[in-house]
Amino acid sequence: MPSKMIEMALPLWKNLVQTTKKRILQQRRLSLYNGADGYEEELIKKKLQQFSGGSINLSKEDNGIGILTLNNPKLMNAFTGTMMVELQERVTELENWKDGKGLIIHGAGNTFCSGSDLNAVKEISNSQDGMNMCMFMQNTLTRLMRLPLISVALVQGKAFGGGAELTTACDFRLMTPGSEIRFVHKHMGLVPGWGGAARLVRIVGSGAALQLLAGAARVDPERALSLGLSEETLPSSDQTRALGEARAWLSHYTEGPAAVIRAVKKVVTAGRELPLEDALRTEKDIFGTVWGGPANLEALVRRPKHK
Ligand SMILES: CC[C@@H](C(=O)O)C(=O)SCCNC(=O)CCNC(=O)[C@H](O)C(C)(C)COP(=O)(O)OP(=O)(O)OC[C@H]1O[C@@H](n2cnc3c(N)ncnc32)[C@H](O)[C@@H]1OP(=O)(O)O
Repeated sequence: MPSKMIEMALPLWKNLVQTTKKRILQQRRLSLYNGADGYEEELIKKKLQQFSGGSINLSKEDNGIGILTLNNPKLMNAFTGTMMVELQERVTELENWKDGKGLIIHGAGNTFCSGSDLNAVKEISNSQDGMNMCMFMQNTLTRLMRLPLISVALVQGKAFGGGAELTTACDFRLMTPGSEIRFVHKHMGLVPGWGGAARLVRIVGSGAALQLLAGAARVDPERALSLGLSEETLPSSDQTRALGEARAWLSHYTEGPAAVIRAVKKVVTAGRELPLEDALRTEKDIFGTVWGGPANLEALVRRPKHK
């Protein structure tokens, strides 16, 4: 390659290496487990790739709302191995979507998700694979929960097992008439392993969580509302209409500049996860990103009355 071209390409190459390094570091920071925990990511990814079927699809809309579709309707949207890997890839994509403000997770075929694909689970029922799969999914769902996007699980049909766990990694749950959330793990001789128990306790309290897990209880929209597990029961059970209603519900919270909405989610994430002093410091840093920013300056000129 002529030296002039090398001279031109070098900064671009350095920039790419730096961006990739930054991205990997960010993913590690947002994840829970790494090699020090005995977690073998490449090993479990290779294993999961052997159990294929279905897909996880993401569409990013101009209004800053992403729609993540669990797509394996033949198996009630059960998670095959490749879907677990694809979920991780989609979360990475969302981490890099700087214009994003909200996210709706729903299932294809008018049902949410029936958990792990039991055909795959049978093949990885040994302890090493089980622990690696558990850490893989906890890392992915923790990163999902920490996205600077306001997230909603739109529960149509059934959210069972790992599907019920996934709903708890969202900020909010909306249910359609006739739908059901059910932590069936006890009947599978299991407890949640994707972080669903820890998150459920924080959403509904330890007593209610114990009842739902120990009773493998059916949670219909009415009970979910009274427990605070669901925000609202949508009027429609039709797939397309329900998605429209979920979009409208979410848009009340995502209206406004992305920088501000994302900052709101970040301060709440800090408050939810960190000890008070650390949360306060984080809040100060995030405040600094919006103070004197375009939305703030424009509001100072406009001087709105909040009647
Ligand atoms: C760590 C594991 C744990 C976790 O991740 O936390 C889990 O998630 S374990 C999985 C927990 N889920 C289940 O045990 C669900 C089992 N399935 C059912 O209870 C029922 O299928 C249903 C979800 C209540 C739906 O019932 P119904 O509406 O009557 O439909 P079908 O039963 O006919 O289902 C259609 C089709 O889908 C297959 N299916 C459903 N769920 C799974 C699944 N999780 N894995 C694999 N396959 C699943 C079901 O077997 C049917 O297929 P066919 O038998 O070929 O018709």
